[in-house]
Amino acid sequence: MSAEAEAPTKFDPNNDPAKLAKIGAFVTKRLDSNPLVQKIDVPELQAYVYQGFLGKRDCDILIKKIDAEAVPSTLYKGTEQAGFRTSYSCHLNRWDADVARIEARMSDTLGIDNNFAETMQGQRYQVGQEFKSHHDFFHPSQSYWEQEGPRGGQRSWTAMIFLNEPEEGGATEFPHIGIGIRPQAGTMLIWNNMKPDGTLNYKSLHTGTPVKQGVKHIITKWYRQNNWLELNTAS
Ligand SMILES: O=C(O)CCC(=O)C(=O)O
Ligand SMILES: [Fe+2]
Repeated sequence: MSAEAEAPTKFDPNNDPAKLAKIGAFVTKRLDSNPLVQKIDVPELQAYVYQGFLGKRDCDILIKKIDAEAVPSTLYKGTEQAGFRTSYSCHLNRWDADVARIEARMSDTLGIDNNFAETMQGQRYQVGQEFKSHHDFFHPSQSYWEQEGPRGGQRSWTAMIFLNEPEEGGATEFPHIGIGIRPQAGTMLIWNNMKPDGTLNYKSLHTGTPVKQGVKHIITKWYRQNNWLELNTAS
């Protein structure tokens, strides 16, 4: 879908550029001031790499949980396409002590309240498995938006951690930007799915390229515009 075709015709409080721009500015300022975080210096995307964010022990704890619980990955209703996301994945319980501790550190690094994040996902890619090019932001023109919009609003930032290193393949690539990040155990990759003005950044398109040898485990955390937990907890 082209950006023009998706240009909003009326204000949608669940996809609020002013709010998304404020989140973007705050997070970039926080990451820019952290000497442990490396900015990927490209004009089209706000993206950062934090090498060695997780130690081996924590990577192994998460890999174990993913292997115990992963089932074939899914896509949003109406966007399913065979062969598009062939990994296995699972939700990671935010009340588990290890998960909670790791999530708290991730959210503190970005400076976003952890309750704005969806349930974190763990993913495993075996040889030949991949996640084809996609945007993490929600396309408000898609039918799933009617349901997802009120449940936390637009996705702002993504934080992803590589838990191990496949011998070959499995890089995360941003084809519009011409960059690829090779899996390195413990490295956190962070990017803004919005442009600095808070509108959808189509150049954030990215790909989990096929693993050619070995196995790739990652965790992915998607932050929303609003307090996700509050809006998704039955009262
Ligand atoms: O596996 C990757 O490198 C990308 C994963 C991804 O794009 C996602 O989980 O949204
Ligand atoms: Fe993604």
